Amino acid sequence: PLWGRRPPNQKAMGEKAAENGIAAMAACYQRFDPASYLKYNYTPPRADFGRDDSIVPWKLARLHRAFTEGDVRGDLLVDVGSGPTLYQVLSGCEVFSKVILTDFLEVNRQELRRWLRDEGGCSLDWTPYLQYVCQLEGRRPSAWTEKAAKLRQVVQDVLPIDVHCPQPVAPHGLPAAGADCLVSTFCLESVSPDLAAFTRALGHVGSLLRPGGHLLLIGALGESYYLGGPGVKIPVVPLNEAQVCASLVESGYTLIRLEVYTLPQDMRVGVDDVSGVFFVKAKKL
Ligand SMILES: C[S@@+](CC[C@H](N)C(=O)[O-])C[C@H]1O[C@@H](n2cnc3c(N)ncnc32)[C@H](O)[C@@H]1O
Ligand SMILES: O=[N+]([O-])c1ccc2c(c1)CN[C@@H](CO)C2
Repeated sequence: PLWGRRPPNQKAMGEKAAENGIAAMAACYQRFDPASYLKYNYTPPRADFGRDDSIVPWKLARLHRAFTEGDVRGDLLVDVGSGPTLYQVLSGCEVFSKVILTDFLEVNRQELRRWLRDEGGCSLDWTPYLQYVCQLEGRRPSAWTEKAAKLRQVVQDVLPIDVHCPQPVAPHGLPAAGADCLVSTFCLESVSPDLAAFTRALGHVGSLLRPGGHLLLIGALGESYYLGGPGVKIPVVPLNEAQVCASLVESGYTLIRLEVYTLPQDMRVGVDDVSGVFFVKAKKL
C-alpha cells in the first residue's frame, strides 16, 4: 500500500549526501602529508617529555594504565587509522602477541613500514617515545631498544582500512574471531563529515572487535579542522563529551572510563582548533 512506503527519494537523498560527504573527505586526504602532520603534532610543545602538561605524555600515560590494569588481555590488538604514528601501540605491544596497524593512505602505511623494517628514512625519531613508555613500565629508558625490537616483532601487518565501510578491513585481513582489543586515536572524528557518520564508523569498527573486547579511543574535542599538511585544511566533526558517550552507547559499547585533557594556551599552535582531547576505555557488549 502507498502509505507503507517512504516518500520517493527521501532515503536515497540522505544516502547520497552521506556518500558525497565521505567522498569529499577522501579527496582531502589525498593531500595529507605524513611528515608535516608529525611535525605539527608530535614535536614540542605537544610532545614535550619534560612537561607534565604536554599532550603526548598525557596520552601515553592513559594508554599505559589502560593496557596494564589487568582487564585487557588476548592475542590480537588492532590499531584503527594508525596514520604515520606508533605511540598508540607502545604499551599494547607488551600485552598482545599480535598487533595489526591500519590506515587509509598508502603514504602512511609506507611510513610505518619504513620504521618496522628499521631501514632509516623515517620522518620522526620515536626514541623519546619508546624511552618515556619504558619509564612508565618501571624500566630503564635505555631499554627502549628492547621495546623497539618487541614492537617490530609483534606487528604482523599494516593493512588498508576504511571506517566508512561496514566491513572496514578486507575479508581475511583479520581472523574471523575478531580482535581482542582495538585502539584508535584521532581517526573517526577526523575522517567523518558529521556526527551521524562518526557514529556509523564507530559501529563499523566495532565489527572488528570480539564481544567482551576492549576499545581504547583517543580523540579531539571541539575541533572543526586541522592541517594535514601546509595549507591542507581537513574538516573535523566537533565533538563534546556527551556526544562521544552517546555514540559509544549507540554503537554497542559500555563505557569504563572517560578522561579529558584541556589544552593550555601554548599547546594551541595554529595547526588546528582543537580545545580538548578525550581518552575512552570501553568494552564491547
Ligand atoms: C588525524 S590522523 C590520526 C593518525 C594517528 N592515529 C594519530 O593518533 O595521530 C587520521 C588518520 O585517519 C586516516 N583516514 C582517513 N580516512 C580514513 C578512513 N575512511 N578510514 C580509516 N582511516 C582513515 C588518515 O589517513 C590519517 O592517517
Ligand atoms: O596534541 N596532540 O597530541 C594531537 C595529536 C594529533 C592530533 C591533534 C592533537 C588534534 N588534531 C587531530 C586531527 O584531528 C590530530
